[in-house]
Amino acid sequence: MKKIAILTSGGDAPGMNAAIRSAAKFAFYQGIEVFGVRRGYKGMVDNDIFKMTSSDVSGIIDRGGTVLLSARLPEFKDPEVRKIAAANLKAHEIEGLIVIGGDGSFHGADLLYKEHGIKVIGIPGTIDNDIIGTDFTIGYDTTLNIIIEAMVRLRDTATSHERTYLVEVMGRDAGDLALYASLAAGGDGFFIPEAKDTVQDIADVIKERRAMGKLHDIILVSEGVGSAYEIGNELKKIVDTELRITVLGHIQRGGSPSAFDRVLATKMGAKAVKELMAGESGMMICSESNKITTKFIDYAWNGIVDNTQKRKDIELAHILTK
Ligand SMILES: Nc1ncnc2c1ncn2[C@@H]1O[C@H](COP(=O)(O)OP(=O)(O)O)[C@@H](O)[C@H]1O
Ligand SMILES: O=P(O)(O)OC[C@H]1O[C@](O)(COP(=O)(O)O)[C@@H](O)[C@@H]1O
Ligand SMILES: [Mg+2]
Repeated sequence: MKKIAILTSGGDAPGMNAAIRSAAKFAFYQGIEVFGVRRGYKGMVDNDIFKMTSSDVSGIIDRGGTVLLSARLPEFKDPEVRKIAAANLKAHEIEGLIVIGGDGSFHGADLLYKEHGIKVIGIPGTIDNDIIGTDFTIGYDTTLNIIIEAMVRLRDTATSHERTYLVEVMGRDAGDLALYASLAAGGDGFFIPEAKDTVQDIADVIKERRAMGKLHDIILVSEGVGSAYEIGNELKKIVDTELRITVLGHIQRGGSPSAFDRVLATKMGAKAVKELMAGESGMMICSESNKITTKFIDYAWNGIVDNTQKRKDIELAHILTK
């Protein structure tokens, strides 16, 4: 393997730069040429591919976002578009591709491998932590910490004014951010896709808390269950509490990555290069029980979902909200 390329795709995630840096530096060390593809699959199609040097990855380990830029290109679902992208990569004589992104990006990578024989390795980079097969995705821990910090700030004003705050957090269809922020910062209730709490259930929790003399609440709403504004309107009809809504939005995706994400990204970046050097393809890098492992990339969406621990954590979080 003499030439490889790296791209970042889908929603950016803190720690993507640490993964790019590690993969590039490890490849340079092995005498491999490294190319950067700008804006994910869009840059592959537009032939926005450049040779990287060590200065491209210097001073980026602590930077959020992605220096390679990211994009969403729905047209990549079209085989003809993928054909153009594959031809551009081959014109540069690039033999291996590292795709840092989420489940959507992995679908694209899988198809590049199956249709065009491009050797691809996926690195899970998304704040959502929604990739089956890996305990953690790059960016999730940093975002969790951002949410926790926001909750701490909101609690000050919530207690001062004796209010209920509904805090809407990201996660597309996965409730991990809301659930574990609730566990980590003492949330008083949560709406997540994996648990079927109704507005009435949360209203009951608020009433129980008032009966116990607790005069404020911080309730997490995972975007996957709907808008905090709509839920707030329903809640107001059945419980007498002063309500405020906070949508954290893209603030959750920015900022310097946590130590955890930097270390995870650094280990995964180097492992991806090792896999390409070993001739592997169509694989994703995983973190399982503190070990860096690999799985077939389609495990990300076809794999066995083991929610045993999450169910226990939901049960515990319910107990602790009271
Ligand atoms: N089924 C698919 N086939 C081919 N490419 C896909 C597919 N799904 C997603 N992609 C590509 O991956 C990009 C990122 O996917 P998206 O789901 O938005 O983010 P993420 O990779 O973070 O989950 C899409 O914009 C598209 O270019
Ligand atoms: O950046 P956009 O286009 O507003 O998308 C928001 C979505 O991206 C995310 O932040 C990250 O999702 P992906 O990693 O799948 O791209 C989701 O939590 C959220 O639903
Ligand atoms: Mg995704």
